[in-house]
Amino acid sequence: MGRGRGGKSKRKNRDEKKENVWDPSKSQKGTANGGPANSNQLNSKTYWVDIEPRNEIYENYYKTIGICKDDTEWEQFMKFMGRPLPSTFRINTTIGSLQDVVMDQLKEIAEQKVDIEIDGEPITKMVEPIPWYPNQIAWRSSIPKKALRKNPTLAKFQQFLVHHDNQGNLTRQEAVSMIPPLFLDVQSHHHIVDMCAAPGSKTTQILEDLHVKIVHTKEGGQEKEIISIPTGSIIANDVDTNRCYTLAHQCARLGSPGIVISNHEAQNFPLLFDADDKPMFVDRILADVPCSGDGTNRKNPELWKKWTYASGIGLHNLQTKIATRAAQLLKVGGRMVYSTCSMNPVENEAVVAELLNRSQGSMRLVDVSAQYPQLIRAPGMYSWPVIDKEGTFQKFEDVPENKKYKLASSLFCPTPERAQELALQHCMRVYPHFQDTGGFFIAVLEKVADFPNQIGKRCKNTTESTETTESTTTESTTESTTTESNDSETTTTSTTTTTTPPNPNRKIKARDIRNKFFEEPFVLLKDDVKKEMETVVNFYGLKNFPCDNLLSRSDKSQKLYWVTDSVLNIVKNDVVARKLKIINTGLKVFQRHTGLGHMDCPYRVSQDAVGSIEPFMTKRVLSFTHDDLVLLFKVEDPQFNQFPAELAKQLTELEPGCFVIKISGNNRETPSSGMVFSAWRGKTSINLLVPKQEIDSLKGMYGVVDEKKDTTSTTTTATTDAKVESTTTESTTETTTTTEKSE
Ligand SMILES: C[S@@+](CC[C@H](N)C(=O)[O-])C[C@H]1O[C@@H](n2cnc3c(N)ncnc32)[C@H](O)[C@@H]1O
Repeated sequence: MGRGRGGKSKRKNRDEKKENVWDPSKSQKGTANGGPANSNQLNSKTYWVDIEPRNEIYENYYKTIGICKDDTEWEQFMKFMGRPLPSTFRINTTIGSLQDVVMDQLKEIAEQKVDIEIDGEPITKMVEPIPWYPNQIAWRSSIPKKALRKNPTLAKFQQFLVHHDNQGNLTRQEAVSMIPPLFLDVQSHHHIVDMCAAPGSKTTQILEDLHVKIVHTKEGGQEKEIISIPTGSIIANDVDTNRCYTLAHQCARLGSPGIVISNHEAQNFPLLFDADDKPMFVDRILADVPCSGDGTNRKNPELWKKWTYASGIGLHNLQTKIATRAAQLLKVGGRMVYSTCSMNPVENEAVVAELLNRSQGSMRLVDVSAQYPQLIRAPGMYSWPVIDKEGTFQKFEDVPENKKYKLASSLFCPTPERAQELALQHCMRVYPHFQDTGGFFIAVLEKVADFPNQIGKRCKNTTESTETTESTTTESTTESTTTESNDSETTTTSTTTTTTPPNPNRKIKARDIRNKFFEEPFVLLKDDVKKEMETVVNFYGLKNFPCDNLLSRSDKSQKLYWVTDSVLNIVKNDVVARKLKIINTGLKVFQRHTGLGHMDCPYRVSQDAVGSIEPFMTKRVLSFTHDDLVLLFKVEDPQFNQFPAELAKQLTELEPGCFVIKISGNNRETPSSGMVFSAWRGKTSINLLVPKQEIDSLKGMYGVVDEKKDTTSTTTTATTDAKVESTTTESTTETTTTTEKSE
C-alpha cells in the first residue's frame, strides 16, 4: 500500500459501461454543440438523458407502500428522483502523506467562488465534504460532469478529478454506496467476505479500512495508523467471472496483500478451513446483494422504463439465500451488513425478517442509530402490502390458492408484534431527497449464537464434511428479475451433505469451463523456489521480509504473490485451496526473468508491489530527483552519464539487474516525491519497468513532452537488456516483458 505505484492508470471496463447506462454524449441538448446557452445557467436536463423520470406503476407502488409520510414529502422524493446525481468520491486513505496534498488541493478548489444555477437553483460551492463521512474523506459536487468540462472556471476541478482518479488517489463512488462499509466496522486483523463484490467500490473501501490499525496510546486514547501489512484479509467474491476481473483490476490499484478475488455463487460460498483444519468463520461479511436497483434511477435513468412489480419479487428468494449463507459463514460475535440499492421492502425488510426467522434467535439487528448522526435516514418498515399484477395483498392468506405458488410467504410483512420482536426499525432506509443521493437500504446484524444446523462440523484429518459444496443443480447464474414465480423456501441451502472430496489433481473441469473458470490454483512455494529466495533476499538486501507469505500459481513460479497471514492460512489447507475458486490474490511482488542470460538474481521487483517491498530493501534503492525522473520520461534508455555526476557514479557501481528508484523531495513542493519505481540497470543505461499506460499518465501530469524517438512503440528499446511491454491484457492487470510470457 502507500505510494506503491508510480502511477495507476485506470482501464475503461466493459462492466462499468454496462452498469452505468447513462451516456451523456447521447443526450446533448441546448445549443448547437450541445452546451448550454449561458455557461452559468444550467438546466440539469441538458446534461441528462432524454428519458422522462416517471413510471406510473412505480409511482403507484411506492405511494401505496407508503415510503413517504405525506404528499409534500412525496413531491420532494419525485423531484430528487428526476435529477442527475451529484458527483461523489472518496480520497484513498492509504496513500500516506500524499493524502495531505490531495486534501490541500481539494480545499483550495472548494474555496473558489462559483456563480452558477442549475434548474434555477444557485450553486455556490464547486465541491464540499459529505457531512456524515468521517474526517472529510468523502466529497460531493452538484455540478454535472459535462458542465465541468465545458466551463473554463470549473476546468481545474475537472483536471483534479481526472488526474487523481488515474493515480488511484481517489475513488469515484456513489455516496450511499459508501454507507455499508462504514457500518461494517472493519479492523486490520479481520477475516472478511464481500459476497457480491463486483465492480468493487465497497471492496476497495473495506480494503482501505483493513490497512488501518487502531493503536492504543499510553494516555489511554486511540490513534489510527496506516499499515502496509494487515494480518486480516478480504475475500471479494462475485458469480460473474468477467466482473471478477474488473474487481481484480479495481483492487490491484490499492496494492494490498490482503485481497482474494473469488468466483462463486454467494448462496453456495464454501466455508473455509485453516491449515489446522479448523473452520474459518468470518469476522465481517457484506451481503450487498443483486437487486432491482430502483434506488439508482438517478444514475441509471433507463430503469424508469424497465421497472415492474416483478423486479423485486423475482429477486427475493436469491437475496434470502445469500443473506442466509452469509449468516452461516459468520463467526459468533461477528457483524454482517445486508444492503441493496433498492427501496422495495420485499428485497429489504422481508429478506431480513426471513433471515431472522431462520436464525431462530442466533442473529439480531443492531441498533446503529447513534452512529454517524449526520447521516439522515428513515427506520426500517414494519408493514407493507405485496403487490403484483394479480393484485394487492396484505397477508399471504389473502392470496388466492391458485396464485400462491407465485408469491413466497416470506415476501409478506410479519405481524406487528413479530416485527417489533425482530426490531425491524433498526434497518436503515436512505431516500434521495434526504441528502441528494440515490436510494439505499442497510441492515446491520450481529451473530449471537450458532445458526440452527450450523455448518462447519467437520471431522479432523478427513476430507468428509457436513459443509455444502456447490451442488451441480444450483449452478444457475443470477435469477431473472422478470420472473413472477418464486418458490417458497423453507429449508436453508446448507443442509446437503457431500462426501466427495475435491479432486487433488484438479485441473480444469467441464463445470469450470461452463463457468469460464480457467485459473490455476495458488500454491505454496516449492523447495527449489524457496532456495532461490535466499538469492533474492541477498540481492535486494531484504530485511524482515516474510518470504513464507509468498505464493505462486504454477510449477514454473514465474510470478510470486505476497499474501497476508490470513490468506496464507486459507491456501495452506490443501483441500480448501482447491475448493476456493480464486481468480487472483495478494500482491504480485516478484517476476522471474527469463531469456535474459546469466542473472545473479532470478526475480525482478514488480511495479505493482514496489511501494510495499521498498521499505524491506536495504540494497538497490537509489534516490532520484524529480528532474531525474523527467529525464527518464523524456529520453529512451538514458545513459548513466546523462544523470548528475553522483547519481551516474552510483549507477555505474550498481550490479546489473533490477533496482528501485525512489523520488526524493518534499511532498507539497514536489508532487512525485516518495514515489517508487521498479527499474533496470543495463550495461550503460537504465529504463523503467513500468507499464506504458502508467508512464503516459505521469507524463501527462508533469507536462513532459515526449522526446523519445518512437512514440508509438509499446516497448522500451534494447540498449538495456530488459524490455517491458506496456500494454495491459484484457483479463488481468499483469504486464509482461517481451522476453517472458505470462503464466
Ligand atoms: C449490487 S452489485 C454489487 C456491487 C458491489 N458490492 C459494489 O459495491 O461495487 C451485485 C453483484 O452481485 C453479483 N451477483 C449476482 N448474483 C450473484 C450470486 N448468486 N452470487 C454472487 N454474486 C452475484 C452481480 O454480478 C453483481 O456484481
